[in-house]
Amino acid sequence: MHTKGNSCCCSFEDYKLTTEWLLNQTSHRPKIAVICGSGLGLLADGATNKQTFRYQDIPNFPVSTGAWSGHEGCLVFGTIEDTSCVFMQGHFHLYEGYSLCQVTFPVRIFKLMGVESLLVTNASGGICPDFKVGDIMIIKDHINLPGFAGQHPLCGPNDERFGIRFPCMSDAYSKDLRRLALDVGSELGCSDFMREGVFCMVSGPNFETIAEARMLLILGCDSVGMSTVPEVTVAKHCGLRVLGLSLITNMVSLDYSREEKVNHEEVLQTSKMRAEVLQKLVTALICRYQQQSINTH
Ligand SMILES: O=P(O)(O)O[C@H]1O[C@H](CO)[C@@H](O)[C@H]1O
Ligand SMILES: Nc1nc2[nH]cnc2c(=O)[nH]1
Repeated sequence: MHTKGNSCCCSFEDYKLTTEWLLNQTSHRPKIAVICGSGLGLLADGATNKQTFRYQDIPNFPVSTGAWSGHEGCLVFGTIEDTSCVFMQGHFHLYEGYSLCQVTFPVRIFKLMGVESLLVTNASGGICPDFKVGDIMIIKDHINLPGFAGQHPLCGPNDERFGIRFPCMSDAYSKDLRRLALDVGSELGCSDFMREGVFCMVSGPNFETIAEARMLLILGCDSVGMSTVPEVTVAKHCGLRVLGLSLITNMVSLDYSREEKVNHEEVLQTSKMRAEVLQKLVTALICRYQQQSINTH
């Protein structure tokens, strides 16, 4: 796998080879894929009958740059109730030096393996002044800032076997899955800290300047992070249903007089604090998804 300019140079055969390798190695046939955001690797803990593959052992899979901690850098297959799932413990970011083709590579593998829905989680900075650290924001929509500058995972020749040249993104996040997340959140007593909002992706790796944060607020962003949008774009392109949950790990400074400085340790600390709740939410969502067997996008 190699990359030319900002376009994908991964052939259909590359995707097929990885898919076939995985299908030969596991009897799991996942219907739901979960991307675990920073510090959220334990979302897979609710699954049973697990089978784990290290990214470096999977042909063509991007290999960790070492930016992750703990046991991340693994693809975990497992079952929640009767639903077969696959979890990505650790995901890839532009700021690590991966191309967008590499960042989104796993999503197309999931599609070819038969996955129907993608549940993506991340850590983000809160911009909406009503938000609090620890809130879980159901992503209603996104702003693809790197995409505006031509850093877009669908740039380059379009492979019609995955999707059309000009995909619609106005309904990238499934209304049904968003409603289900709200319902399940409320049943679990999470309503007080569950929100809905617009997520904005920036490339990172620096956190925002105050002027940038103020610009994002004016643009209508409720939270900002450095991942998710490429994966969701590629998922929508190939017809996967998407649910996005963004954990507000810190509040972004909008005020020059604010003394606190955001740092990655704070992000990981909040993820750790909320990981168990998120894991229960994700597990319950997957159980309910199966029961309701949602058929609409
Ligand atoms: O990996 P996710 O969950 O997106 O985490 C977010 O938090 C990290 C920065 O602290 C960045 O990786 C950013 O994208
Ligand atoms: N860009 C950005 N990404 C984050 N990920 C977690 N918190 C933040 C933040 O404040 N800004």
